[in-house]
Amino acid sequence: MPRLILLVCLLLAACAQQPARDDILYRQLGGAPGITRIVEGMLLRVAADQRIVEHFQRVDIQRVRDKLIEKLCAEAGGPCVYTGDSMEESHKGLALTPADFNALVENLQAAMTAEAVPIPVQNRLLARLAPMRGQVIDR
Ligand code: HEM
Repeated sequence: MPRLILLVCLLLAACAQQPARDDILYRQLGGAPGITRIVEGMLLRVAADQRIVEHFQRVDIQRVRDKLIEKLCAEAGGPCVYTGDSMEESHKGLALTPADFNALVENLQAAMTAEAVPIPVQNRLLARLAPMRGQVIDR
């Protein structure tokens, strides 16, 4: 019996980590063209955001753009495979704070608003990103 309970727990944990199985959110975000515009809009806002722009000064911004599009597409249930580094690996050494995280989210929200993405849809994407917070910031 304890073995069965362990198995059920392991299965539940595995399911919790699976990406979305439907592509509703992906389509609500405008598919690949919509997500591309959202990521580019977010990065343009980051470039003008004195709170966090410093982190992005010496990075390959084209790569970050491409990998972010893949990541958001995959998290939203789109037909993309994320080929970038893990969240831990890509943010290691950046010493990101909760305030940095909030600033990036604000820029993402502004980019989505500019693309006329309804607030409930915005919140659905943010909810998919929230579990990565602990992998990205240095606590
Ligand atoms: C859930 C939130 C976040 C997600 C999903 C995310 C996603 C990504 C992805 C996909 C990459 C590219 C990985 C690769 O090159 O293979 C990346 C890199 C990067 N991210 Fe994030 N990120 C998040 C939060 C943040 C925050 C809050 C900041 C700073 C304010 C940040 C700053 C950076 C920087 C500077 C890089 C480039 C690192 C390098 O190339 O050395 N990220 N991120």
